[in-house]
Amino acid sequence: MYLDIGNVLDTSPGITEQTLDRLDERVAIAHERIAEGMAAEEHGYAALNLPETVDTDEIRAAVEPFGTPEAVLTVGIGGSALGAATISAALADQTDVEAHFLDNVDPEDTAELLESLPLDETVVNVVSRSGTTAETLANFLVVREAMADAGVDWTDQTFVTTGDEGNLRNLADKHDLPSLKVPDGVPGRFSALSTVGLACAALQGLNIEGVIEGARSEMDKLSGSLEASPGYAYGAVAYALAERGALTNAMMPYAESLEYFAEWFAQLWAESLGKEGLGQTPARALGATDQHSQLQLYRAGPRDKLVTLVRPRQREDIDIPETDLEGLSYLGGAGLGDLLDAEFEATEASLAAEDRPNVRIEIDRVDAHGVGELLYAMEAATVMYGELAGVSTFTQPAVEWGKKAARGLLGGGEFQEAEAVADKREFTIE
Ligand SMILES: O=P(O)(O)OC[C@H]1O[C@H](O)[C@H](O)[C@@H](O)[C@@H]1O
Repeated sequence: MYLDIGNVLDTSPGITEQTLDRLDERVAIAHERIAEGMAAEEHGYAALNLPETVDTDEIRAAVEPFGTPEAVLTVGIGGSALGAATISAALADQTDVEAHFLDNVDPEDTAELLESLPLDETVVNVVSRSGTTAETLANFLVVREAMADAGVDWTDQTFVTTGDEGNLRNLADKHDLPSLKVPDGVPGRFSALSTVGLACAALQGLNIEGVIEGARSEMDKLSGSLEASPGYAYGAVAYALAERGALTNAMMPYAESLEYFAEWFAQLWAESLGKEGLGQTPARALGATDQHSQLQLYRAGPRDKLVTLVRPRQREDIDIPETDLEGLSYLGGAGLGDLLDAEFEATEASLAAEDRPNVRIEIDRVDAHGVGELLYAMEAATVMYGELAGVSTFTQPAVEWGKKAARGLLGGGEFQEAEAVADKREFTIE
């Protein structure tokens, strides 16, 4: 992965080269702490070991009984869906096996999806680290019934990834379902490079080994200097900018196949760093589409943003046909990819011309290696940011609060959080 931070130097907000030197000293200290955590396989830090600890042969063997299905339906939410979705979307051009995701409990959407799927040719990939998440288990119960209604034996077509305990583990044991274990010490949002994120890709026959090789290449760059590690450098620079008022980070890939990557990043960044009044709000954008909607704000709105532009250096192109239409002849002879690249550089320059901080992230191609690099580097960035900010990167108490309140409301136990729902203040206008 290549990182270019030239456009955060002396912007507004921005950092100077002297700041970067001071930051480098702090990165060295933070790296020592991270390396210690990795060596001791501490909760959270253990995720950065995944390129070494994940067993791709084990994942391949576990999904082998399913052969080549027509489709894979992943049922999960948050970290149990977004990593898999990112990898599948990035590599979609390399498989005929469709990937679908049920990561919400919208009844209309679920009904539509289930009607459209060839259920007798679909593998259901149920993923929950805790094995207790209400949305995931409710969706699975609905899918299971739809399969039974379609005359399909769901136990033949269900694959489970979960922890050692919990409802989902009990279900897998009871029906002797093929399953994988979520590795210890790896929080959901950091699990893309584990069984959690890779099972779906393996069911699709995708190159999971390549993803891990890409991640490995970024792991090898972790060191005590931000100048050697794109992941650390990105985290450190984003942190320094947030300290100076860049409280939003607009993640803007210039590739449709990386749209899910921005979504995955949003969870990673928000849930890990949004603590104790600190954090940086991730915004999701897509180039070039959002140049025509959000860019106005990024260039001329409040000076409270970092824009992160992501692109592959090479991509398959489609020629734009020559035309004699007046004013459009300049397009002929170029490719759609050339146009997208020109838009990328124009956006970068337009932000820089207004002294708006922006960072360029590039990978060679959107392929297994490239997506592995991106996933790992952003995880390393998140951990580095968390160390510098002094927050507990690997917890999510605010999310747990809402989970308990919802469970309480549904009669799933006594939770004092649910009582707070009755305290809602109303000021209704119709
Ligand atoms: O994998 P699960 O245990 O089902 O959890 C799914 C998601 O649940 C919660 O919302 C957590 O805050 C997320 O970090 C997690 O990814």
